[in-house]
Amino acid sequence: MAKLVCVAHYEEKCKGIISKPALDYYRVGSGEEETLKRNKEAFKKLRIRPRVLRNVENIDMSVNIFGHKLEWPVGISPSAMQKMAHPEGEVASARAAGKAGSLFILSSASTTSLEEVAEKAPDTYKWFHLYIFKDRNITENLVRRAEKAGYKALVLTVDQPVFGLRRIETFELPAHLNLANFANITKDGKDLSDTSSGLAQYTADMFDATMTWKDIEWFTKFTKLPVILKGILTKEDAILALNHGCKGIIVSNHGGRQFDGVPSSIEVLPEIVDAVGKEMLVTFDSGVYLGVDAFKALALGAKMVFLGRAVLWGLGVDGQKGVEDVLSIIRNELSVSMALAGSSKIDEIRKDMVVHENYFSKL
Ligand SMILES: Cc1cc2nc3c(=O)[nH]c(=O)nc-3n(C[C@H](O)[C@H](O)[C@H](O)COP(=O)(O)O)c2cc1C
Ligand SMILES: CCCCCCC(=O)C(=O)O
Repeated sequence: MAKLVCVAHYEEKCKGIISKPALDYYRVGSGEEETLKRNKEAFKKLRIRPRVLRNVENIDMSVNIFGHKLEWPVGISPSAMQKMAHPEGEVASARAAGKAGSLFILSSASTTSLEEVAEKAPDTYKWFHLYIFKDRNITENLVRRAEKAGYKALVLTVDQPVFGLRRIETFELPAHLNLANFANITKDGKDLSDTSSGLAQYTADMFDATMTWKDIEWFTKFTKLPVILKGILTKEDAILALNHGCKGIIVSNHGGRQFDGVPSSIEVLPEIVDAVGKEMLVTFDSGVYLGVDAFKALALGAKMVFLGRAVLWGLGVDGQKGVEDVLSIIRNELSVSMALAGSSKIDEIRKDMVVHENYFSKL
């Protein structure tokens, strides 16, 4: 393949570079992968109604998130175990996000510790993601470490009380890698950085499937950092998140990796924005592989849009440089989309610029 000019080219190239187990783990969706496919298809069903003659010579994509100015509203979702894609793993992705004036969310299931990422990517605006573990001491310890290391918000994933059913061979991290945030932490004699029991078993052993909204209340009171719930797909739960002290949500179906059969994230975004968009930060992920996808999500009310696999493909192809390239491609695509739609600022991307294909079915 000659020049790589879109995320799909990075995915294709990545297939020949990273190991098959890593590729399978990164790519897979749950079950029949209907939701995984739907995430992309639903974007294709949306049409843009562009406006012309609006002076789009200078495109300003900057946004303000919790008082922090970002150059543009596209960031990186938490993805586990990035050293399987490249030896520099999460540090490479975090540095690339910083260089691009963007936001990086570190997965607690990372192959680099949260302290090392903070130290090696000090200028990047970073949030930390985690789960509520059965043993609350583990959660509390991670929160305090993230606060101390300078992460600016906590992303609590709530769509994974159990691990989604994914049809891949048993997955194992290569022997030289581990879940670095849990190095030297043991529970009942078990090394928590060791995933050799398999991810589904690890989740069953560690994650608290009894969690309810009461635990969210506990969690939001336990930290001064803003809490963002990741994995919200209904307006009812968005309202509950707001009423339980959360400052934001990520409308997400986990990239189709958890519950096959749920809608695409973009289908549910409008009802959620209508319900809580004025009161809390509504952000979005799942299925974003093009700048025009980000444009559509912004038009439908998301304040930030996050990339999952797109970044992993860039990381696998060329480490930090590969992630920088992927971000730069999406940024350029978003900028051109804005110009062609007649919006020179983010708040000029309006809801009536995006309609479902059925809008035109009267023809
Ligand atoms: C390899 C991989 C690992 C992931 N690890 C996590 C994780 O640790 N925590 C989490 O909340 N979501 C995780 N996700 C989900 C992403 O944060 C994100 O929701 C999803 O990838 C978005 O969909 P997309 O890949 O189509 O952009 C992971 C996704 C992938 C592909
Ligand atoms: C080792 C703990 C589980 C990591 C889960 C990562 C994830 O969310 C995924 O989709 O895979």
